[in-house]
Amino acid sequence: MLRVLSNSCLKHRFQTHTSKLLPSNGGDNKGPLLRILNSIRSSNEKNTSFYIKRVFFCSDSSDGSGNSSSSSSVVEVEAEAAVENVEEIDSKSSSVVIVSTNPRPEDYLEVLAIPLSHRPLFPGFYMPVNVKDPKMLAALVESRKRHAPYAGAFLVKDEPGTDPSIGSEAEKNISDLKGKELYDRLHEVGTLAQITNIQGDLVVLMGHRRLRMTEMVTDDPLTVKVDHLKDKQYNKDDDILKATSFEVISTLRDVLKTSSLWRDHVQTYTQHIGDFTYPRLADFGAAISGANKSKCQEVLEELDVHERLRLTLELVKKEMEISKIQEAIAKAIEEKISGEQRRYLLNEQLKAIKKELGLETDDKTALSAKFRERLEPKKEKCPPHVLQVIEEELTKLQLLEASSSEFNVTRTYLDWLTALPWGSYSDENFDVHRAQTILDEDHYGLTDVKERILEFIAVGKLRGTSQGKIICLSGPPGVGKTSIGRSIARALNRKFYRFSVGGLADVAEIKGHRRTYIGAMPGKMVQCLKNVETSNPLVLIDEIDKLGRGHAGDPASALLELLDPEQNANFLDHYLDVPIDLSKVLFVCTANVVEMIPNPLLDRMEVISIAGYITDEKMHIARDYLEKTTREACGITPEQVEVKEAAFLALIESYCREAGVRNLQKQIEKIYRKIALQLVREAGPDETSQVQVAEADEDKKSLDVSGESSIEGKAINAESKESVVGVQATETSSEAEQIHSDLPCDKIQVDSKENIAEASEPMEKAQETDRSATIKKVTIDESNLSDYVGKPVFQAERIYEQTPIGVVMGLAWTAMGGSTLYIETTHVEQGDGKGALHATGQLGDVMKESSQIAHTVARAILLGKEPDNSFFANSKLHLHVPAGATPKDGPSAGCTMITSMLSLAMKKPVKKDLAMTGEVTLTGKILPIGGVKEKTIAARRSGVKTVIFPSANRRDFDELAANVKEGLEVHFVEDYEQIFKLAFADD
Ligand SMILES: Nc1ncnc2c1ncn2[C@@H]1O[C@H](COP(=O)(O)OP(=O)(O)OP(=O)(O)O)[C@@H](O)[C@H]1O
Repeated sequence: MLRVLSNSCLKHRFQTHTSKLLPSNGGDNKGPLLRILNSIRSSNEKNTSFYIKRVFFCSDSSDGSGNSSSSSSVVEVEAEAAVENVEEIDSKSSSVVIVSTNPRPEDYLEVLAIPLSHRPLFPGFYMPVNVKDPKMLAALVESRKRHAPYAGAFLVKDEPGTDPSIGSEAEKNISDLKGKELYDRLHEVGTLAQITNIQGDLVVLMGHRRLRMTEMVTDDPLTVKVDHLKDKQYNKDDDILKATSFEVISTLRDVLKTSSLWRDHVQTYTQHIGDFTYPRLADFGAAISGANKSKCQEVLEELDVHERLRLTLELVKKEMEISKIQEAIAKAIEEKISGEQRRYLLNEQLKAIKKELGLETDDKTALSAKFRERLEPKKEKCPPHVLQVIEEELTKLQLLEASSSEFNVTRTYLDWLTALPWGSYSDENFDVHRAQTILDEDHYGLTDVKERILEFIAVGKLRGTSQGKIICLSGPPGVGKTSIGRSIARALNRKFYRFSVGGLADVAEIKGHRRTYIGAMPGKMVQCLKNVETSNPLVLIDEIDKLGRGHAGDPASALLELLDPEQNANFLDHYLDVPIDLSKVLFVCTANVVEMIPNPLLDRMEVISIAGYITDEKMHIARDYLEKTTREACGITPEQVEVKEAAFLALIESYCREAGVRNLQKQIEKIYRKIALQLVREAGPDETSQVQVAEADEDKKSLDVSGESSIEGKAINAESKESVVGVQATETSSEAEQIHSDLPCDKIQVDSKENIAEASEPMEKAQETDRSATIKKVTIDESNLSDYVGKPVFQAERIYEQTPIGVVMGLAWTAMGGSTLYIETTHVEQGDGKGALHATGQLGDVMKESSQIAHTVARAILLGKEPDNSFFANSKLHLHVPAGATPKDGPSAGCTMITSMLSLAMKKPVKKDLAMTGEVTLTGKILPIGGVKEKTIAARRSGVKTVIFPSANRRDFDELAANVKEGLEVHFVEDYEQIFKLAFADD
């Protein structure tokens, strides 16, 4: 079947062959199909792989329209075969070629069946197939050599029950299939494919026409008998067919707009739209769509052109949807990427601009420069170990990525390290006289505290330096512990920093968190130093007795390290991690109850107790300090108000009996607030609102009189309702108007509106004089005090003018200061051997025990005094301590209880205006008690004349200021006998 021809011969043959098969168009090679053919030929000469890359649409299927013209595919295939032959021959000899005398495709009725795993092959399309079966491959090579390069390509059916999406598995299974088994798995309808190229096991096929397998001929390699299928007849001019095809075309055009994937195919198609028939269009659409293999096979098997087009339309529409989604995804991603890129670009540009303008070097360098600048003035005094840490951290900062979290940690750490006042101290003032003046300026009394501070300053002056000390101010609320702390700082010229440790349970608050924690912060002391900017501040630790008990770590122990002068020279904060010197800090703590302070802490403190104020002291504080500050705070002048002594006294006695003066301060503020309101009310409305009111009034008036005044052009007499302002202006006439203003002090006539401004100055003066004349001074005395502060809250502490039988006044100490209390005893019933004691009044265990002791001692004493008196043996007693709602405890009422029981037993009341306190032993000895000052103050407040204290408390009493002790007859006793004599003396 081969003939050897010369080169020129081949050329001639090729041209003749193509021109014979092509529809005649003048032989000018201008027909679209020929143009493509030529382009392929020329490309092929350069590169044979062209066919694999570019899919060429050239179905040869003779269309069902009965068009008998030679199909382009035949032309193309033959031309291509010829070109290949040329190549083959060229490789051997440039002078000879082999010309094929092959049968036409439709002559192939027995073909090798190549299984296709992914998609069916559509006529006109190329498909590279990996042929794994060596026998099949050999047969294909052989048939190509024999110039019978056609085979059947059949899609493999999915194995029943397998997932069609697992392609590789399916492929593996197919290569194992042989003979009958393979035959059964192949779809009946396939494509006659031309073998265009074989490289290794890669066989490039080009689809030609539809086939149907009829029977198996040989099993290995699988050869089958086939029927060549023809499309059903159709009417080319059918409208529905046309419409469907146009829809397919327009959809393909849309796909082209959005997806570049199939642009080549669509372009090729649209360029040569005239050459394509409906069946080709259907095949083309189905082939380029991404539909799955079964859908594609459906199209391949469909011989009805109309139905095939419809199926294809479905597929391309789906393709369109997919490409839309693809476009949306691409757009979203692109937007995201471009946004980030834009930001990055702008940032970089900004940096570059700043650098160029010398505004800033890069971030890290700027930061380092900032820290170095901050450190520079302190460098001399900064300890070397701290300098070293700062240097290390600065180097680290340069190495870290600016966006990393560690960078931020290092930056914050450096911020703290460089912000601390390393080695900087405020100049202390050791002038004792100045300090005394400052302390007296701020607080009345408190001589103990002031004396202690002055001693401290004196020592500092002699030594030339003051050492950190811990002073603990203890006392009831509102006695001025916190405010004296502030005064001490002022007197010493130290910076003041206050923090409260009430309820503090977290050690980290004092010692800081470790830097490894997120949001770590240094402790209170480091915060204090940063805040005050000196290393020797006065730190007031408030409410140290209310320190919480931590779950992890004990805050008291942490405070110990902070306060202990031995340890705090090298205080180590967890966050800072470098020792800091706190030895120059002066610590002042405040507490209400010293007993509540943890012992190791208390041990290191110098406790100064502030007992509370007596009426006299409160009077001074109220008049000279509280009233003054409150008056200033309310913006009231001394001329406007007078608070009489009697009012203060009533306030202190009936409203504010507690030890401190905070409540007194509140009451004085209340009075002044009320006075302020009263003054403002009396002064009347302010000028702006007066003018507004006046204008409103005038508008109203002018409306009333406008008719008359405009006609007659007469002056309007306007009399101000408000005597203070009394100026009214009207605009009712075009003529000059006269305004008459009536003022109580001065009569001002204004001729025109402009004159109003000029007149306002003397008016203001007049108002001022008027105000001071009209506002009379507010005086507060005992009689009108309740108008300002309400009804008195305290009833007299004294229930009895003269205590009856069985009742004795005792003295008690509370956190709020001292107070007097009564102990009452009465007998419930009498009878032989009925002697017993029942105690009430919310007594604590100690007080209950104390009452039992008192019962025993009283019985013993009575036995000594009146041996025949069997009162205690035969009486059931009830002892009560009012007020019943207040819990009470402690042993100091022991002697009072005995006296009360003896009074009942002997049916004799105790001496008038007597109060006593003291713990009693079973043998009748009197033991010392606490709170002497508070109890003395309480006794005086209750109008007691005689007080009995244990003799062990004499020292405490002697230390009291003379004004506290004034007017009291005090007895110090060691034994109950002495009390007995004092209480039941027959004077
Ligand atoms: N001796 C005093 N002279 C003048 N003012 C005083 C005196 N004592 C207390 N004050 C005033 O009383 C008010 C309350 O005092 P401060 O707050 O210091 O009480 P505190 O003892 O710290 O109370 P707490 O225990 O409740 O904290 C302050 O305004 C203070 O100025």
